[in-house]
Amino acid sequence: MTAPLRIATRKSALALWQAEHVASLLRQAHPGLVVELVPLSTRGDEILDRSLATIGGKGLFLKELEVAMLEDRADIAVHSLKDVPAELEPGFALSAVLPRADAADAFIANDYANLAELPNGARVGTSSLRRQAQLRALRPDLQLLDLRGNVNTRLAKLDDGHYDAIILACAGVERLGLGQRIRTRLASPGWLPAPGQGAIAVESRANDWRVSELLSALEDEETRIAVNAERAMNETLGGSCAVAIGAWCVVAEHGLTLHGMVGNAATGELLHAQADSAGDTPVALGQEVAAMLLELGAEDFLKPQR
Ligand SMILES: NCc1[nH]cc(CCC(=O)O)c1CC(=O)O
Repeated sequence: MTAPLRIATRKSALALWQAEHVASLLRQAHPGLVVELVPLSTRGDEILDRSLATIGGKGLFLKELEVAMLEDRADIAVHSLKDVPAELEPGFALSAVLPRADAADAFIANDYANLAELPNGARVGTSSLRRQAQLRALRPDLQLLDLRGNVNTRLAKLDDGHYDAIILACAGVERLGLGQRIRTRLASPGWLPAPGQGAIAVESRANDWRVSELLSALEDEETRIAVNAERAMNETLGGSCAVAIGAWCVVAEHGLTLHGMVGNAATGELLHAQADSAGDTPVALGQEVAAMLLELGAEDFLKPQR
């Protein structure tokens, strides 16, 4: 009998859904394999009173899960790819990237159907600098307010009247069965998501061949290609949650198209660039679009914005 496969996961409803999803795909792909969840608290979940951007959000949600893998209390960890820093800790690998869900952001409100309907000076909740910059660009009059916590907490704060509208990722809202709350999709290329948004990644110990082999059944090549381009752009720009960066890669038969954006959350200035792969690798395409953005003056927006 083979050993059970243990999945380290955060305890939020979305994290648990994603871990269960991976567990069920693994059971389907490998009949007889026993798969268990190991729910853990991470620093990122405990620090809810300060903005992630100010406490150095990088990898905050990963550390405890990685320690569990190092101490052999778990074999894999399931993450939202957009929360995974450009560079993993040594000894770990992203052994599978699953087929991407809707990568768009969602406009969510109880009384307004879309951004244009919001009255002058309306209160919109989002702590993401990327979302703030794009909101300011479209609607300089809006009052942008911090909003942290997991998806259910954020929706509850909207319903309690703290905000007129909030912005969330469609993927997270839909996974929790709350898709009916989405009033408008904020769709690319006019509005760009975070690099990797909507994709689930599975991390494991880089030298654990048994586990890598089991995970290979979950891999989606097209999603991996797209997120490699988006993440290469982000990495080249030194992106983190302290700057406003959006990326969206379209994979078509003739090649890839990568859309990139760097913005200023305070002023709503946005720089956009896009390029086709024309045979380049996804990483080279990401670097090319990053270089185009730097050429347009992105440097000024890449100092931490708070
Ligand atoms: N930053 C938290 C986070 N990480 C991943 C998702 C949504 C799921 C996804 O993008 O795959 C969310 C919530 C949100 O941004 O609304």
